[in-house]
Amino acid sequence: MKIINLSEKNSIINRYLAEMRDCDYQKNRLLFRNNIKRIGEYEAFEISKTLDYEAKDVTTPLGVARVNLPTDQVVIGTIFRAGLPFHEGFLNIFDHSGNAFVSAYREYTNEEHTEIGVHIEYLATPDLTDKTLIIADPMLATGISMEMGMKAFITKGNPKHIHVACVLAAPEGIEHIKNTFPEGKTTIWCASIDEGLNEHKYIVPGFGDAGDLCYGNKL
Ligand SMILES: O=P(O)(O)OC[C@H]1O[C@H](OP(=O)(O)OP(=O)(O)O)[C@H](O)[C@@H]1O
Ligand SMILES: O=c1cc[nH]c(=O)[nH]1
Ligand SMILES: [Mg+2]
Repeated sequence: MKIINLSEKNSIINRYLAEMRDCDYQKNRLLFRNNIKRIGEYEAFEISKTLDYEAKDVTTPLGVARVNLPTDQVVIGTIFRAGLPFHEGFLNIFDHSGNAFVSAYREYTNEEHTEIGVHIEYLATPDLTDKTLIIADPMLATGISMEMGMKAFITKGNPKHIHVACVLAAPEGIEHIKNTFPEGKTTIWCASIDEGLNEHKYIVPGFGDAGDLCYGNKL
């Protein structure tokens, strides 16, 4: 399975990540969401280079221009809540794409808060048959939300290719995707692969809780 870690090469993404990780900077939710959105735009641009293209003629006021245009039918499938600003970034670039949404939230299943279960409650998607599906969620921690989101999406059609797009990935989450997603038609994109998970299944050094940092605490 192809894994693309965008911070392997220096780029302005390093600045966005540094701001998102910084405890003081994090106090401004608008800036946090905006950096998720910008990383979504950047990843979308990189993913666009992997699509199939076909030459088409476009009539300008002065003549005819031959341009290569993508032929893939892209659907951006986003996992609520933290996926929302990420979705906006992808949609800024793939403005002709379809849009799919699934909700997922993690809940501790023991008193020590060391085990999690993931709940899916909402699904809205177009037909995904033969589509290029980008599943956008900024955090790939255990990978369970991504797996359950994908399984909910593919009840509505079998995509041609699945791009797993996140901002931060833990090695455990990447391993989980390798074991649960279709080999040969899945690509993982992230802006950084962090050290691992702490005992509460949070990515370290990470950001903290991305959904809360975007939108505030939930009960
Ligand atoms: O890889 P996992 O261990 O499943 O963790 C990743 C999930 O955790 C976060 O969602 P969370 O459950 O905190 O919901 P939220 O977006 O509403 O905050 C994040 O947005 C992912 O969906
Ligand atoms: O570190 C983590 C792990 C899961 N979800 C988050 O929001 N942050
Ligand atoms: Mg959360």
